[in-house]
Amino acid sequence: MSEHERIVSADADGAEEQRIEAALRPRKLDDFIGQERVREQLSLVLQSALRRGRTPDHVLLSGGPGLGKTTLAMIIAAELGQPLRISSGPAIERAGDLAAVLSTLSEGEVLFLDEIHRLARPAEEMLYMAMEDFRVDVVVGKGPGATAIPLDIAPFTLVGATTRAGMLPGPLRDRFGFVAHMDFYDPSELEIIVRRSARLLDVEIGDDAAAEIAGRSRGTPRIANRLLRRVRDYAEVRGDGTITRESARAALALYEVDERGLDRLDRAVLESLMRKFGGGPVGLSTLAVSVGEEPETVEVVAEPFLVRQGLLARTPRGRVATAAAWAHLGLPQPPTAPMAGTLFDVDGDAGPAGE
Ligand SMILES: Nc1ncnc2c1ncn2[C@@H]1O[C@H](COP(=O)(O)OP(=O)(O)OP(=O)(O)O)[C@@H](O)[C@H]1O
Repeated sequence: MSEHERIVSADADGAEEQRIEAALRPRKLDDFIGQERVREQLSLVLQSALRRGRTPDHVLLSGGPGLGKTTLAMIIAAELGQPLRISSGPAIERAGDLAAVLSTLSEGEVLFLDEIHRLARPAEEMLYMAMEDFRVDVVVGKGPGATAIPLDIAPFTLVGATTRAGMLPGPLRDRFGFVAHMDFYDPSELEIIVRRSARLLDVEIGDDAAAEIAGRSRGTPRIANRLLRRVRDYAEVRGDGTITRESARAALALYEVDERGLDRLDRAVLESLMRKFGGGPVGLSTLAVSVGEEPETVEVVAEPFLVRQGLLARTPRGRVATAAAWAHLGLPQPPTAPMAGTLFDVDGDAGPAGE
């Protein structure tokens, strides 16, 4: 199963979703919900830069997909009253590609580089100098006759985004004056986001219905907005278009997203772990076979959220269902649960302990 087929995937699901997301993006820092600390710190950085009439420090935004990094980059440009250029690590294949972008930036422009951890090495090295001295070395010619011509570029602000802060080389990380870590959102914050999005989509929604959607959104605004759209469809087709708690519940049951935001795959993994292996420990491959999935799908797609929710533990001896998992699925936890799956742990590939 591809991550993109899942309604609870945090990744953007194609061009149509991106178009709708664009319409739902807050445009000012004051309209950006949650991430209180990041917002306050960023506000100071931007205001002080505006006062001094200088470009602010380069900004690094780190955090999982769908938490608002692109939105924040757009807000930074808007608050500075500057244009925004958008590119990404994978789109810049050679240093020359980056030089072409950098040399055409206007003074003060904001450059957003998404997935900056995937920048090719030569481009990354060019970026060091550009960030520090607003200069690049453009190499002209090939072989022994090649010469590097230094080129001044206009002072700009780099906003880098990464879902993998740990993969960023130290020298690159150090060149960002401001590093913001974006966390998962609280249900109360997601509820405000759902209500705001409903307003923009011109749908009526009760507060309890907004809370119902927020609670199942896995801490991620992108998922909240997606669930809202599916619930809206349901309310339009099966009701009078108003989203009530009942219609939200019925729609989300239809899409197999449960009260905690688990989908069919998440539940299948937990159920198998408990029903077939007595709660574990059981090896990843054995568990994957039992739900008819590849081990990688179970490990990458289902497990991180289950671990984050405290429903599944990765131990050196295998995967284990926690007491919370037994309670969530409403199954009685056998007294010997933690050890019960040992017999089945034949492939011995417990995988990493922890996330
Ligand atoms: N704090 C927020 N308040 C309101 N809406 C938000 C917030 N954060 C994100 N969103 C909404 O969630 C959607 C996804 O946000 P965005 O594209 O900024 O995420 P991202 O972190 O850049 O994701 P990716 O890593 O996949 O690029 C957008 O439609 C945006 O409107």
